Amino acid sequence: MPQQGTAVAIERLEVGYGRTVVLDGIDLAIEPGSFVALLGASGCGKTTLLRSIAGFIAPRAGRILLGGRDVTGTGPERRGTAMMFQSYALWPHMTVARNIGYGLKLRGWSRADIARRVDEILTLVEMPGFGDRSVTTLSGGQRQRVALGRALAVHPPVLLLDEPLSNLDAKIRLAMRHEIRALQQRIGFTAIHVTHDQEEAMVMADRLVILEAGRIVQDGRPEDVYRRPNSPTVASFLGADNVIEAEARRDGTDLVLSLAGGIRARIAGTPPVEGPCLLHFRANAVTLAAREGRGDCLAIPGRIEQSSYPGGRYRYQVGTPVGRFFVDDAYRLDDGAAVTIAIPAPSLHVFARSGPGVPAIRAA
Ligand SMILES: Nc1ncnc2c1ncn2[C@@H]1O[C@H](COP(=O)(O)OP(=O)(O)OP(=O)(O)O)[C@@H](O)[C@H]1O
Repeated sequence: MPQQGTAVAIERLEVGYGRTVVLDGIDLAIEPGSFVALLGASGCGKTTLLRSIAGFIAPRAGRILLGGRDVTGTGPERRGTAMMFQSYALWPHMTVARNIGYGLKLRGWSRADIARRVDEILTLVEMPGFGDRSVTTLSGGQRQRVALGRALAVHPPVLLLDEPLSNLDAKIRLAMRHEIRALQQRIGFTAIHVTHDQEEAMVMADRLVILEAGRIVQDGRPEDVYRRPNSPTVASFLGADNVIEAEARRDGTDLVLSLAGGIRARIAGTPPVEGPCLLHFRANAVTLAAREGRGDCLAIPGRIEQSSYPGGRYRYQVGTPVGRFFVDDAYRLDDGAAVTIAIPAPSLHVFARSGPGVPAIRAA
């Protein structure tokens, strides 16, 4: 049964096309007023889940409840959700005002009420005075604001966002993230946002739901998921894609790591992993300042093979006895320079390694 006050409840949802299973038993309960981002690799089923909630796709099994009401067999127009798309999906032959008022007209609102609401919405999306403009004369950012206004005009309890920012240029995109988030917090609707962009998900959402091959593999506050990914796949997806193979041994509360080339480290406070393991870390979570002997840190000697300057910090490719890694650092270093990659223990994500030919992992 859905909890009292759950805005969206998805229960054992299964969706497939032909023989392909796309969503494989999704369970998800979303509190009213929360902003949830659905993240995952291409093809994992994010859009399918969003479109199932909207009512554009019929599930094979399971239920979808909106505000406690079972809408599994209800058409999209009667679900009370609104959707915003990457492609704007505005009517090109209509003015801004008619686009925004379209849903209200379908709902039988009077002309005067529509005009009042359209004015309110134009103020809300910071486009007062644009009502009579043709949408074809607007910039991409303005079109997306009109699309947002049209979605919000009908006071949807749930707004579904299908990568609405990915067609916008970088600057507008950053501004729109904050505008949508601020409006969501002010008005208090529930938002579910599909995006490929991890940073966009982190800054907009108060909950990340990570999908992999049609299943939810991690669900939590953005900061928690980012800092404590629960699998190598989630770690890599969230940017911790430098990977080292190691052997772990517990010694009291410490973890003793042995890497190829005789590299060893003793670190505290990591998960209870023992045996063959994978160490994941982010390029921006380390330094190139050698601090050998410092306690809680894995130090790997290497040499700079390539460098670039994407802005802010330098990005180095460093060759080491245990692999080649990308590392960011504030200082300019020459190609060929000998360095030590220092990875602080809290930035090291340690996972038991599983797979054919790998001995069983003993987890405490
Ligand atoms: N109409 C369809 N017929 C057959 N297969 C489909 C159909 N729509 C989607 N799929 C398949 O379902 C899987 C999930 O697609 P979906 O669009 O939900 O993924 P996604 O996570 O949103 O991917 P992306 O990030 O690339 O947009 C994919 O393998 C896709 O090829």
